[in-house]
Amino acid sequence: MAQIAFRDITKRYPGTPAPAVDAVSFDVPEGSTCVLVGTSGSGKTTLLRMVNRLIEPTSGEILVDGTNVLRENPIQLRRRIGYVIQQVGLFPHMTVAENVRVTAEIAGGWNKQRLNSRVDELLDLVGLPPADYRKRFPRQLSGGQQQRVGLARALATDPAILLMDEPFGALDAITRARMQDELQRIQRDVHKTILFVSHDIDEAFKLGDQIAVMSDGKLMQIGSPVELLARPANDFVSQLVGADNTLRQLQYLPVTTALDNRPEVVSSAHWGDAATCKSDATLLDAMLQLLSSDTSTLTVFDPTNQKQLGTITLTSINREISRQRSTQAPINQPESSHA
Ligand SMILES: Nc1ncnc2c1ncn2[C@@H]1O[C@H](COP(=O)(O)OP(=O)(O)OP(=O)(O)O)[C@@H](O)[C@H]1O
Repeated sequence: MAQIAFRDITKRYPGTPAPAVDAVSFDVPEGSTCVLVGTSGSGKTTLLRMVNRLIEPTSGEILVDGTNVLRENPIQLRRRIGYVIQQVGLFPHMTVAENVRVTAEIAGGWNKQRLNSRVDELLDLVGLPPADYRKRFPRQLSGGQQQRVGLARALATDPAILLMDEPFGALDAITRARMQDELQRIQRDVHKTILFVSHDIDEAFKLGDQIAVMSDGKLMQIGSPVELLARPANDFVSQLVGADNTLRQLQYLPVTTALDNRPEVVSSAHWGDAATCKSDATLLDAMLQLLSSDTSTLTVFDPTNQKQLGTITLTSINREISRQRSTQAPINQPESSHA
């Protein structure tokens, strides 16, 4: 496990008027996923590639578990940091197993038999049954399958950190959603610290514990999806994350934002009869439950202590969505936004 900390990190490419990354500071807690989003050219890839020193910073520090990466040997550093990009870059003349194995070998310390079983474990982990896939060549795989091999390869040295630069950007929407699900499943097992660049806000919302919004090299805001939706720092963030997007609000805001705080309405003595909803449900979960049942009110309860928190209705959901909209600043069109 590892934590990544950016401290006033700046990158100025020679001959360019403005820094590509401008005094950026934030932390990625260990075992969490942070997704970098922003307009094209806002410095996301530059920031990511400074972590494994494919790009050297002009000033500032990047700390991995408290150690400045500039003090580390770049080759050793890259063994501890997995790197997945859109162009998977598999060796075309090597089989799937050989492609994964070359990286596993770098980690060292394993005999041939252990290496083979390690390759099989990794292929299983990324959803490619080894019996079917280990002998195939990259040209015999779909784009999504190649991306899975890329992920297996990045995990082969068991790095604490994964850097992922638009890894699913070239995949069709269905394969992309499937790969996101797979990454979530894998992350539940392996708990890597992941820094992920994406152009896709839905992907960022799905995968990110935190989302970092960049514009012109600067960090505009970092926060959880709900924080960005409910309290965007400025118009740019608001527009980029779609803070006025009703479906997204329903999908991510918790039911507790729209409670009618009247625990007396349903006394706990009648809990057995009342339709209930857990406090970690989203507004969308509650709305679907209300629409598909013949009740007009759900009692929201905290599953950890079984305490009743209040009630939720279609009216209270509607009121919260309207309130969110009215508290957001009017949205200006940033010039280069394409997200
Ligand atoms: N090697 C380089 N030399 C000079 N300028 C560069 C170099 N690499 C990137 N830049 C500039 O730095 C800025 C940030 O680029 P970067 O690739 O980090 O942005 P990005 O947010 O990842 O963009 P995209 O989303 O389009 O991939 C851009 O203005 C880009 O033109």
